Amino acid sequence: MSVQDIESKSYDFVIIGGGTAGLVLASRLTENPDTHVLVLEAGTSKLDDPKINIPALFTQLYEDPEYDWCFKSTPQHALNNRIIAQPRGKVLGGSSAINFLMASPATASEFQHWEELGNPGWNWESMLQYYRKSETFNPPTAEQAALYGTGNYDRSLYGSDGPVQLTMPIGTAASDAAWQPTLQALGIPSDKDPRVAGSLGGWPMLKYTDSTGKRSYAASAYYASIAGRPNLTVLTSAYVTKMLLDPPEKAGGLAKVAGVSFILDKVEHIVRATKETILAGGSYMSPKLLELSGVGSSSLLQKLGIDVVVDNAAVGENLQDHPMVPLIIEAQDGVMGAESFRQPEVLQWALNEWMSGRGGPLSSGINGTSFFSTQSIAHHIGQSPDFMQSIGTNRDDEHSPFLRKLLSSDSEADLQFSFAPAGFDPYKGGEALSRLFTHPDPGNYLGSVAVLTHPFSRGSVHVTSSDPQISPSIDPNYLDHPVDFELLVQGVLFMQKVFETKPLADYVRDREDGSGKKIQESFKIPTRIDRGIAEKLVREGTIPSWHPVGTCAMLPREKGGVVNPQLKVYGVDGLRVVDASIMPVLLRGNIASVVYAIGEKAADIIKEEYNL
Ligand SMILES: Cc1cc2nc3c(=O)[nH]c(=O)nc-3n(C[C@H](O)[C@H](O)[C@H](O)COP(=O)(O)OP(=O)(O)OC[C@H]3O[C@@H](n4cnc5c(N)ncnc54)[C@H](O)[C@@H]3O)c2cc1C
Repeated sequence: MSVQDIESKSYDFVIIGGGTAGLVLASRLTENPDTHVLVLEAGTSKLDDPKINIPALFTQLYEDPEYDWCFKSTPQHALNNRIIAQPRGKVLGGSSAINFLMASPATASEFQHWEELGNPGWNWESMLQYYRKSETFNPPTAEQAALYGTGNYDRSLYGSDGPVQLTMPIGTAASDAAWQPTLQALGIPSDKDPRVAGSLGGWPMLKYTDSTGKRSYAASAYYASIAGRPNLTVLTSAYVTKMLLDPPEKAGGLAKVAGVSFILDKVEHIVRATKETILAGGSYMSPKLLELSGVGSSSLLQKLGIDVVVDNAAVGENLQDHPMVPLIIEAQDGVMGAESFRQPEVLQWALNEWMSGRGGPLSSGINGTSFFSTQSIAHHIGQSPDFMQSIGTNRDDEHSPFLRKLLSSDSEADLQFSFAPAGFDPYKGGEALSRLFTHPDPGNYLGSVAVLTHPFSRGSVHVTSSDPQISPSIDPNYLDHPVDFELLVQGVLFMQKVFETKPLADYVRDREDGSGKKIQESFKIPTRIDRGIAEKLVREGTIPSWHPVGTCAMLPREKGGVVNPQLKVYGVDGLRVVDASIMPVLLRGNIASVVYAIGEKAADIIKEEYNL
């Protein structure tokens, strides 16, 4: 179909962004053959691309404009003014096509909090139903269970016939079986499923792969099998520049979407939705497109010469991400971590394993294997009155009671740790993510990251020009709040303790024999970490998990909301936002599953409203 045909045709729904949430919606809304949907996606379709499909090749996707929007943050004051790479997927499937494939979950109590913030229906019971609808949990094989244990995953909490595949990693490193007993030796139980409220412990990390080790993402899971539906049109390489909004005075009450403008092959086109336009551009581009269309802070828009249609200063605010600090340690010979695959013969063997459908080490990300653990660390350090007093000094709004509750509880996680037989170089990975995974020294490494699950700090993303081609200004404001900084310092000290505990300690190269020097040189730290060094490492080595949320928050308007619980944009008729940006408060874990569930729930909300 030509773009002229598309322009002249009528669509019930126009979805801006064929990413993680956008494709869920496209798939579910077109289940009704009478519903016509157009998806406008700036990237291209790469369903057969091995760099996307073979999980361990994901490191080649960053800083390449074929796959990545290649955004950068502003200098981050609490991270020694470092500028941090902000990759976002620019292909059909969006960021689910370029993410790290890890699927550690959020818990029931966190979703409950969304409802308490003024969002009826956004609770655990409802989200669990949509998690299950979106996913298939592939139970561990005997080989996987022997390596990691079964992790007490409770099958009743997971889907069995949804499009997105969840599979345990397939490990090869000699140290793989050591994670679970090491955590147990530290008194960390794993007797509950990680989705259960208050679950602390250690579990083998589920991955977004099918049972043959192929990446499972929005395009392969939700789009590939329905691409031929006559009522679905997906236009790739279509760069949306703004929504055309009729102002309230013209539209009679609320502003109204009159069309969507996009550029294809350097020519501008306009399409119209008869029912609704749905913005699914992700946490950076959805607020950007709202602002370019005149929905945002009037003072910012006026400064940039953009006509104000709806004055809402909350657009682009409330940005949250999961900051994390990596720690690596040199492993004994023969551990066979990710660095082994730099040897051509090892890589060839691993490629053969993958091509033959046996999975193998390339099928679980460069990490090969991984394990995660959630901890309540603040409970212990909360004994210091100074520290407790600092909590809430600059966060006295609707969210802080919940966050404070988490910090004072010993049954909710404030930190999450991921472990893998791989080296990282956070000093380079901050500037360019592709360099995070290329530790300069050959060798074998064991790596861990401490991830802050519920940051207090809030940042923002805003347009700096009325020109749609200019990237937004992204200021995540990482570790602005002292609690965030303190928790990560404690996380570094805890990771060191894990590496010193048996049986994992048996795989760590003796640090007294001089070979640990390599780490000392590249990380500019002595091999023994005290509090001062941990603080330095947090400032110099913290990177995000690339989980930005919250910039079009689902909250009551007077509490900083951009969308209501039906995900409709305040002040505009016929416009919703459906993507990660609507999350009011960040949850623990890796958030792609939450985005799939948001897409599923939004599809049902829309179907019900229009009786589809
Ligand atoms: C490097 C990285 C690692 C991650 N690791 C993990 C992980 O291991 N596990 C996990 O669960 N999550 C992970 N995530 C996060 C997760 O993948 C995202 O939160 C989720 O995919 C976001 O979904 P979304 O629908 O909000 O946005 P996206 O999936 O990013 O979709 C937005 C879509 O809109 C398109 N778009 C934007 N602007 C325009 C425009 N103007 N015109 C047309 N199209 C436009 C984009 O090209 C994109 O396709 C990671 C993310 C990144 C970037």
